[in-house]
Amino acid sequence: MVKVTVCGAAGGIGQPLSLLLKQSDLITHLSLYDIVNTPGVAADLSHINTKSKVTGHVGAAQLEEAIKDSAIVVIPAGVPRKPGMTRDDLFKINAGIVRDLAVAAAKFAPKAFMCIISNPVNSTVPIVTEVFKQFNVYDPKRPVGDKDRVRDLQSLLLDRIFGVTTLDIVRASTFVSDLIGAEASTLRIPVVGGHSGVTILPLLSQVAGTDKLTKEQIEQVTHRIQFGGDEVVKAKDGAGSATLSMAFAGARFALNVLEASVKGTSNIVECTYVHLDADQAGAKETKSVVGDKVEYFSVPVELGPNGVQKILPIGQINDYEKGLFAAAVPELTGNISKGSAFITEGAKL
Ligand SMILES: NC(=O)C1=CN([C@@H]2O[C@H](COP(=O)(O)OP(=O)(O)OC[C@H]3O[C@@H](n4cnc5c(N)ncnc54)[C@H](O)[C@@H]3O)[C@@H](O)[C@H]2O)C=CC1
Ligand SMILES: O=C([O-])CC(=O)C(=O)O
Repeated sequence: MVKVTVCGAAGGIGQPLSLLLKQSDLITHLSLYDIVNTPGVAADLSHINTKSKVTGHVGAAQLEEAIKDSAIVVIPAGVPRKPGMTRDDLFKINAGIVRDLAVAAAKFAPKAFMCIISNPVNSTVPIVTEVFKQFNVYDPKRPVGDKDRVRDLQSLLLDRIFGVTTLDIVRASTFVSDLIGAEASTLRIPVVGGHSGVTILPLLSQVAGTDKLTKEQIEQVTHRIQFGGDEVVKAKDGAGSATLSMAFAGARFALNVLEASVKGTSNIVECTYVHLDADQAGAKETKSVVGDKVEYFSVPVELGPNGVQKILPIGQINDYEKGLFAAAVPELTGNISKGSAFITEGAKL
């Protein structure tokens, strides 16, 4: 059985994301959780003649049943931005929502891969991590990819909690392909760092063809990738933020996690916002650039049966990108501490 739970499934992202997941043969049970409207969304999706069974669960009393024994929990629950707001402005409401969903996952789906979409991702991922640590939910019977490596309990807890930054990568390939005349769907651009404004770090110097671009073009497209979310918030004019492109990106990420874990397909690499596990060479290399205080960062990750198989090096960056990194670190470290402190200094769970 491969059960996938979408929390926030009746929302702007949740509905199209669930539709895209319903198309996958890798999923046998698609469980839709929200505080409203999931019976209707589930009834609708359940008429589609693909493999998975669909169930709808509404309200906290049905959360256990919704989440129990899931292989993956995808969380696009919470409020989106309106014009003039930053992602950090969403913390007040979304931090508590994500905490409660993480508590349920820690209790009822302790082996699940957690894909966190709710903003501010820079802070919500540390929230989920701290909740999991408090519940000490590592299952020692779960196999460890590399048996020769001695890894501490904490690392094992962290290698299945992912901040979904795939939309930044999707945007980067769309925007840059227009400029260099490449095929967008196959153009892979590493985007590292966090998921808000200046913390979003596209590594354009690593992409063939970008050497033809002028300094101004690089600066403009970098800015557009960093603030692509604002473009949608402005265009929607009070009616929310990116939902359809996020559903596309979220489905791509969740299905890649399944492809690597359920099917065992190797060499799947995605940039995703994870804990920089001290045991991983790629994490050490990243920390050597951004400093030890940065505990979470979006990095290229090779996915495997246990989630993060390997953190890959971020690779060479040029002087312009070094400047972007320096500008990202203060905001990112602030967002990370705020998320972690919400649990470590918050009320007992
Ligand atoms: N990581 C990323 O790249 C992106 C993240 N986002 C974020 O995703 C989140 C959702 O955005 P939208 O779908 O547009 O918002 P939305 O308002 O359309 O949907 C959110 C859903 O969450 C539900 N919800 C609220 N409290 C809940 C709870 N305690 N448990 C379960 N469900 C709950 C709501 O009922 C609603 O159906 C926002 O925080 C947004 O900022 C949006 C775009 C991209
Ligand atoms: O901009 C927002 O608030 C939603 C988001 O994270 C994005 O579109 O990248």
